[in-house]
Parts: sequence; structure tokens; C-alpha cells
Amino acid sequence: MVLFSSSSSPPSSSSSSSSLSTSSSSSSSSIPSLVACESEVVAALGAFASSSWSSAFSGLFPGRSAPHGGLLSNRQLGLGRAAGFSSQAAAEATGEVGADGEVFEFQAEVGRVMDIIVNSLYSNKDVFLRELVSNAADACDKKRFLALTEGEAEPEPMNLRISTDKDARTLTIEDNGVGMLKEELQENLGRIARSGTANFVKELNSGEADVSLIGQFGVGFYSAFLVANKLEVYSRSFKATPEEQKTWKWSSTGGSYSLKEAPDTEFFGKQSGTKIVLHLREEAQEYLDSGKLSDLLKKYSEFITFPIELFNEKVQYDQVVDESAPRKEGDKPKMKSVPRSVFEWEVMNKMKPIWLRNPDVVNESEYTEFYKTTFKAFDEPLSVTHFKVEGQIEFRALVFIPSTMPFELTRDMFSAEGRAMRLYVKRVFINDKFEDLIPRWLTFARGVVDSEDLPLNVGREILQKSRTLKIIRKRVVRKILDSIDDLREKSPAKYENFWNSYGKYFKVGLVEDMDYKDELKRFVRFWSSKSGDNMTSLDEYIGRMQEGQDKIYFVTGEGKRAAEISPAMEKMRLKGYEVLYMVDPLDEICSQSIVDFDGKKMVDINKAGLDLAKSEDEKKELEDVQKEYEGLATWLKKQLGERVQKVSISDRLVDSPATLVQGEWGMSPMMQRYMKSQTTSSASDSAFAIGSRNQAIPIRLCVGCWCCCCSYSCVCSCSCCCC
Ligand SMILES: Nc1ncnc2c1ncn2[C@@H]1O[C@H](COP(=O)(O)OP(=O)(O)OP(=O)(O)O)[C@@H](O)[C@H]1O
Repeated sequence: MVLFSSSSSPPSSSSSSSSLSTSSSSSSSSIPSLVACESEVVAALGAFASSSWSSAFSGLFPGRSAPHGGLLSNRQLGLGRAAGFSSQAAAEATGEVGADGEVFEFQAEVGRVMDIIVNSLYSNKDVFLRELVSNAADACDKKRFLALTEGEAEPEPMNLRISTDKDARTLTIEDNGVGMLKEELQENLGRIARSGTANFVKELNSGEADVSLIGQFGVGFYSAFLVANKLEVYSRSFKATPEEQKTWKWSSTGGSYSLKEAPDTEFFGKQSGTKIVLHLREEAQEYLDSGKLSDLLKKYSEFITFPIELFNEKVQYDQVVDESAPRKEGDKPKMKSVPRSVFEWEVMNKMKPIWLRNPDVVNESEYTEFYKTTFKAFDEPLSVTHFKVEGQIEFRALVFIPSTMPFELTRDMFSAEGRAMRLYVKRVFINDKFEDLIPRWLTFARGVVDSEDLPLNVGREILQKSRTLKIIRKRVVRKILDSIDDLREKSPAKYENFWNSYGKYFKVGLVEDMDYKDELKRFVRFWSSKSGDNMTSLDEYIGRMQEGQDKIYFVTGEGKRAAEISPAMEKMRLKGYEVLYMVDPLDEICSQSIVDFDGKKMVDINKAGLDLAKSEDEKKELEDVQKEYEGLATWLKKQLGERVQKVSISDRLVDSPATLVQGEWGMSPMMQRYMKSQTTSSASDSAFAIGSRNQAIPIRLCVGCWCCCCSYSCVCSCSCCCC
């Protein structure tokens, strides 16, 4: 016990391992003994699990992102909230009927958000236009997709229109997109029930929120209250049957909203759409100026794929006779130019989709603008990959690696909401949450893939089996890895940024994706006893290996310090071997997946079977000491009984008298904890929840198959029956 607790300080693997070493303090050739003390170890682990470690390992299973249910998600089709719409309405009807129809109360949280938007976020009001325009473009995407999948050969042209009325002080944003049913208006515009809202309110209260991030909190539509004190939304749904084809008018001044039928509304002659009329606040009259609107639209919406038309005032010059000019009889009349204001629809975004353009003619700032506009991002992309594949299959792709972790992934690294690879088929947007387009360890990538070969009207299951999609996926992953490799070689600082943000994704990939396991090894970074302030790659480690060293050594621990002070490090220091520190909860599992690199085996120095090169003298000395202390080892084993596998004398320590190590094929304490957290979570879900400081990371692994290729039953990534 004493021995165990002395080595069990923070649960580094030394603590929980099944090894105990004792050394003769007089000699540098220590005399350690191996003690596998299982029941003690388990008892100690239990204690950890109920103390500080429990926060990292208990309740770690947030559930995997729900598989995508269809080609377009409900939300993309504008049905997301409607699907959840039940008797529990988005807003409670007050029972009153006013001039504008039935009156509904907003839920409390919405009222609060309105209040905050209006009163606290006044510095960057322009964002409202981007939010409303991108909602309108989404609505057009949804309608185009629905029209095509419902058999319309050529859907009617779709566009967005923006106009102002100076007398009425209104700004109108109109689209002929998918529109909304009555209950969708209630669900979408009467409730902000997403978790994002709560975070938004929380951050505002802490004074940390940035108004420019408004779209990230799922309150895009409500940003209209930044500039308007009253909103009117007219909408007619493309999904309604001809009998129920009604236009609904939603209106609100912020505290509550009204809904009524508005039969005479037109959506520039189209069967469905949405028109949002903003009654501008006194201090927001600048948005009546078409010059200002034109600048904003060029800035924010240049890359929207539908034409955005602004009802723009233009000055035209008419030639008229200048009556005031003196002229003699017989002279031709003198003419003069007279200015005249004309209003006409002018297209603001004339560019063709950026991914269809030749990469040679697109500049960096255009990529950045597209990235920011399309993915509602606020950072510069860390890397951009734009390419075209022709031949047997044809597609174009444009992929960005964000320089900061996308907001949607900060709480759940595999959140379905956080996926943003937009799949297009012949310019028709299909889906951006599609799980099979890229592996989930690339969830953080943002981009567009536009295929010429995939069919439009197929279910997810068919797409999943599609050979074309498999080829696309392979090519896209290849290009992304090449671009990251480029960063690694040419911009170490950028690569460090990449690794700090997304290293854990690659570690998960290494563990669960057999196709890319070997490829990903060279990207991994670890701390080490010789890496100083930077992490090291396995390549660099090998470059520093001592002559005759043929293994890559590592030690696990909860932090660099814990790894450094592990008794197992004593001998390594003496011998001058570099040791990798596996300090992230994912590292150990990852190390077992790496197995070897460049022909060098990964060896955990905290496990039995550590066989360091010895001189003849050292061998002889060890044999002598083993003989001398054989009796002590036997006695200890007898005292500890079944609680240990074995007690042995080894030369692995220098100063410490004894240490506990795991058996060569035993499970480390960390692994035991993972297993424990696994058994407390859903057994049917074959995933591990590995806790990092702030987040649980679910890894898909085989659980308990003990098949031929398992060295640890739990980390096998084979394709056996139970995987
Ligand atoms: N012009 C529109 N046509 C059809 N539906 C719309 C339109 N504008 C908004 N909606 C619906 O209202 C919902 C709420 O819009 P809102 O801008 O508040 O959030 P969001 O677009 O879902 O998320 P965010 O803008 O924060 O990314 C949208 O998801 C969409 O279903």
C-alpha cells in the first residue's frame, strides 16, 4: 500500500500500473521489483473516479451526432422546427384578437434576446443585412432542391430583391424561395429555442459577446431589430397544397407578434416566397440610401449564388431643347442635358459561383470573402484548396480549413450542426450535413463539392453506397491532407495553430479510420522530454534517436509534469533516451493505434517487458542482484498474493526504491477508466467517451470483442463482426 500510494500521485500510469520498483539507493544500478497489485489498483482507481478525475470521466457520453435522416435535413427544408412543433406551440396564444389578427406572446427568452439586441448591440448594425440576405438565399436553395426532386425539369428562376420606400421609411427584402407555412412562421420566427441562444445571453451578460458573431447564435433573423422597430413578414409556402395556399403576415414590434392571412401579397409574381418589411428606426435611416445598401451588398453578398437585385436610383440625362439659349432664326435649337432619376433593378452580384471559376483567376481576398459569407465565419481561412477533377468522374471542390475552431464545434466536436461541406449536384445545393462526404475526423473543414455525376433525386442510403461519392471523398481527403502537409512543411507556426485547434480530430482519425491510420501518423505531435517549448513529430523524434536505439519510448501521465516525474523516467534520463509524453487522454489510445512508425515500435516505459540495451557488465550486475534479492521478491509476492501478477527485480529504476507497472498486455489505469466510463454509458453504442478538459470525445471503437487482432479488447479498429 505504501508503495502504491507513493507512486500513485496524480493518476499517471505509474500510479495505477501493476508495477512496483525498489532500488538500492546506494547504487545507480537500481533494484526494482515488479508488483502487479490489481485489487489495490482498482480500489485506488475508484477513489480517483470519485474525485477530481470523475469530472473528466463521468458523464462523458454526450451521444453521437444523430445520423442524418434524409438528403436534406428537416431544418434545411425549413421543417426543422416545424417537425418539433406540437401542441406545445412556439408562442402561447393570448386569446386576444387584434386588428392584425390573433396575438401571441414570445417566450421569455426571446423577449430577452430582443431586448439585448436592441439595447446592447448597436455598434455594428450592418450585420442585419447579411443575415436576412443569407436566409433568403437559403430559402431559394431549398425551393430549387424541392422543385427538382419533385420532378420540375427547370425550376423557375429565383432571386432576391431589395428595395426602399423613403416616404414610408421602410426597407424590403424579398425572395421567391421556399416560403413558410403558418406553423413554420410560428416555429421559426416565434421561438429561439436553440441552445445557442442561451450561450449568447450568457456571453452578453459576461460582456464578452461580439455583435459581429450574431449569426453564430441562431438569432440571425432577430438582428433585424437592430435597425427596425417593427417587422412585417409576408410568406407563402412552396410546400403547401393548392387548397391551403395562403399568404401569412407575421408582424412584430419586439414584445409579441401577430399572425394573420394576407391574401393579396405577391412575390414578384411567383407562387411562393417571403417578403420582410423593416420599419426603420429614426437612427437607422441611412439604410434607405441605395448607395449604402449597394456597398453593403457588395461587401457581404457578392458570393450568394442567386441574383440579388437592388431597386437602385440612377441618374439619366435627357437631351432637351435649351429654350433659354439665344438663337437666330434658322439656327438649329440648342440642346442641353437634364438629369432625371430613374429606378431600376440592378444586379449586385454578377460573379459566377467561385468554385466554378478557374483557380488561377481567383485571388486570396475573394476566397476569404466567399469563406466568410458562405460559412458565416469571422476568421481568415488557414488554408484554401481549390481544384477540379475531370475524366471518369467530374467534380469541383473548394475546401477551407478555418484558422479558429468553428463555433458550432466548440461544445461538441462532432456536432452535426457543425458540419459544413456543402454538396452540390450540377450547381443545385443538396446538403451540407452529409456524413459521408468527408470522414468525421475532418468535420472542421468547410467547403463546397459540386458533382456532375451524382444523381439529384436519391436518398442518403443510395448516396452512401455510391461509387462516385467514394471517389469524390477519397480525392477531397487527399487534397485536404496535401494542403495540411504543405502547412506542416512550409509554415510551422501555422501548422502549430492547426495542431492546437484540430490535433484531437486527427488523433481520433488515427484510432478509428483504418484507411488513413498510417497517413495520419506523420501529422501527430507530442510533448517530449527533449522537445522543449514545442511539440515534436515522430519524424523529428526519430531524427534525434540515439545510436542503436530502435524503439520510440513514451510515458503516460496527466500533464507534462506528472510524466516528467514518473519513476519510469529515471532510467531513461540516465541513458539519455528521449521519451514522448502522452498527456492528453486521447494520447494513450492513440499510441496503441500507432503501434510503430518508420519501423520503430512504440514502447510504453511504464509497462512490463521494457528491455533497454545493456552492456555485458550491466547484464552481469542485474543477474547478481536478481539472485541476491530473489527471496525478497518471492516473499513480496506471497504477501501480496493475487493482488499482483508478478514481483520481479529489474533495472528500470535509479533513485526510487520501487514502482508499480502494468503487465505488458495489461490495461493502463487510463484505459481502465475509459472502459469504466464506457460501461456506465450506453453499452449498445460502440463508442468511447474520452474526456478532455472541457469536452467528451466519443471515439468509435470495437468494444470487448477479444478477436484475433485485439491486443486490448477495447482499442481494436478491425472490421470484425462486432466492430
Ligand atoms: N426568407 C426566408 N424564407 C424562408 N424561411 C426563412 C426565411 N428567413 C428565415 N427563415 C426561417 O427562419 C429560421 C430562423 O432564421 P434565423 O436567421 O433566426 O436563424 P437561422 O438562419 O436558422 O440561423 P443563423 O442565421 O443563426 O445561422 C430559418 O432557419 C428559416 O427556417
